[in-house]
Order: sequence, then structure tokens, then C-alpha cells
Amino acid sequence: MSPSADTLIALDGHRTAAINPLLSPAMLRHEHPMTAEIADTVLAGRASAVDILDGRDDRLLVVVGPCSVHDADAALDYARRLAAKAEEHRRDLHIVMRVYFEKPRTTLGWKGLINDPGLDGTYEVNQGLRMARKLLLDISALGLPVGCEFLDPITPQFISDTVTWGSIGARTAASQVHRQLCSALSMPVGIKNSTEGDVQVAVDATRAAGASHVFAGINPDGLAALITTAGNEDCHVILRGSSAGPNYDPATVADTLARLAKSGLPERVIIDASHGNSAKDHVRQASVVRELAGRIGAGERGIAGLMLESFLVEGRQDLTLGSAASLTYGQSITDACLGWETTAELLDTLAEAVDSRR
Ligand SMILES: O=C[C@H](O)[C@H](O)COP(=O)(O)O
Ligand SMILES: C=C(OP(=O)(O)O)C(=O)O
Repeated sequence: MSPSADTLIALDGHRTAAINPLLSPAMLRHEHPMTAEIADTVLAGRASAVDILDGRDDRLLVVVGPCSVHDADAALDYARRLAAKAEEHRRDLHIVMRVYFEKPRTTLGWKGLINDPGLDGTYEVNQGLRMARKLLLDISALGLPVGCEFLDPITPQFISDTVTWGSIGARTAASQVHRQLCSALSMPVGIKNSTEGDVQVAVDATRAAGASHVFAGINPDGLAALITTAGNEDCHVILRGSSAGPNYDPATVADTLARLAKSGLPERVIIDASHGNSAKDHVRQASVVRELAGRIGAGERGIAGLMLESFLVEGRQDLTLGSAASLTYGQSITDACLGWETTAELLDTLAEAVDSRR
């Protein structure tokens, strides 16, 4: 005898409130298509990032932009300013804009524009995916490459062709699902040390992502599929500090490079000037960048790039769900960011440091 409908729900529908349609990756890519010009920006941006990581290009990779995107207009406004700065410093810096749509929360909070584009708890994910893809294309169309954190393992199918540099965050570096995902991605991916400061987890993730994997995912039509990957040899470690304090000091950088060498991996790191390296204080973030510029200018090698959290207006503000209209334009609603003027100054300083090291 078959179980009753109520029994079936009790078995595995007990805590599912709703299941709604999700648009397919192929449909979204059809609505917001790649262009030949944008493809050139993405491919050239990836090639430059890989050349820097591999030491064939002596510039610095700088991933800079808001902690999270909550307003596409403000992000594009920021992107126009950054594109001009990227052009000015193209000889010394390879600038990639941080365009983060997925926020991993310590406990609870707004999870980013893809999850809740209305900033009001309505979770219009299909709309969020449309907004994200459109913005990634709009920014790349300026000739400015973009960088994203990949959090949900399904999201990359919708946007990854537009992304020049990817990241795996501190909270997911140990996750096999995310390591497998990295092994499939076509761009270089930075993987962070844990929030508690474990660097080895990022080294292990880099090694795991370099191998081939077979896992369940979705195909371009959104159907469940078995994915076989080639492995991504362009993954690298990001030192982001921790709850115990910063980890961008020369000794930790040297120790990380030694750990990478021991695992047979290229010796290179990216330093995140924010998060645990600045205790999420944007003023301290500027000091971290200045200190690193001094070290790079004095000849330190192994640091292939930096990450900066920056937006139009310095600092941060709290979001009250449903009250987006009262937010300050161009200010972060997640972690505190450097303001535009300080960011521009710091980019000048980093460019000078690269020139001195040369
Ligand atoms: O980069 C953003 C945050 O540091 C990360 O999403 C965690 O944020 P939370 O501790 O405010 O949840
Ligand atoms: C969430 C982020 O950082 P972390 O994973 O280092 O906390 C981030 O860079 O947005």
C-alpha cells in the first residue's frame, strides 16, 4: 500500500514552505547575452591575472570594490570612476572590480542582491539573477573586468562567463562542494584562510581545486547533471586575517609560501586588506594597504595582489529590510568600505610601489 499524501509530506516535505520555478541559465544568458567586446575584456583580464599569479607579469592584481552590491546604479557609478583609474594605472596595476552578489553570513542577515534584490525580504531570486548578470555585463562593457565570490554552487551557471576572477570565502574554503566548483571554473580563483586563521585549509583547497572531480550539478537548461571537471591550476590563497588578528605580516606570508611549495603549488598569495586584516575598520584598511605598498616597493615578492573593500562613500550603514529608499547613496550595507577619494589615493600609492619594485 502506498503512503498517504500527508505521510509523504511528513517524510520529506515537513519543513519545505514552498518550491517555485527558477529560471534556467540558458534563458538568462539568452536574455542578457555575452558580446564579442565583453568576451575580449574577460579573456584578456583572466590572462593578465594568470600571468601576474605565475610571475610572467610584474604588475599587481588589485581586486577593489564594494563589500556587496545593493544598488546597481551606484555600483555602475563606482565602476566608471574605477575604469578611469584602471586605465591610468594599467602599466603597474591590473584592476578588477569586486562585484559581490552573494554574502556568506556569520549567522543571519541580508544575503546579497541575488537572494533578495528588493532588500525587503521578498527573495525575488529570478530578478536578482537578472540584475546581477546585467550589471556584470554593463561593468565589463566599460573594459573593466569583474570579480565575484561564488557561494551558492548553482549560481555560477548563470554568470560565470562574465567573471574574470573568482573567490571562495573564509566560511566555505573547507567545503568539498566549493573546491569541486573551483575545479570547474574557467577563471583564476582566490581561496581564503578560515575565519579562525587556519591558512592550511586554503592551501588544501587550492590543491583540491587543481584536481579533476566528478559531481552533481546542473546543465545550462537547469536540469540535474553529472559534471566532470579538468581541475583549475589557477587557484591561489588569499590571506584575510582572522578573529585572532591580521596575517599579512612578512612571517605569515613566508610561511604560507612555504606551505604552498610543500604542497607542490605555485608560491603566490593575495592579501585582503579588509576583514580580519583590518578588524573590519576601513580606516585601518588604508594603513594595511600603505604598509603593503611600502613592502612591495622595497622589493618583497610573493604578494601577487591585494583586495580592498571600497565604495563611493566611506564606512557602512545598517539596512532595515523594506526601507532601502532611506539608505545613503553609495555606502556599504555590509562591511565598512574605504571611500572613493582614499581608494584613488591608495591605488596611486600601489602603482608607485610596483614601479619602485621594478
Ligand atoms: O564580507 C562580508 C562579511 O564580512 C561576511 O559576509 C560576514 O558578515 P557578517 O559577520 O556580518 O554576517
Ligand atoms: C565574505 C567575504 O570575506 P571573508 O570570506 O573573508 O569573510 C568577502 O570578501 O566578502
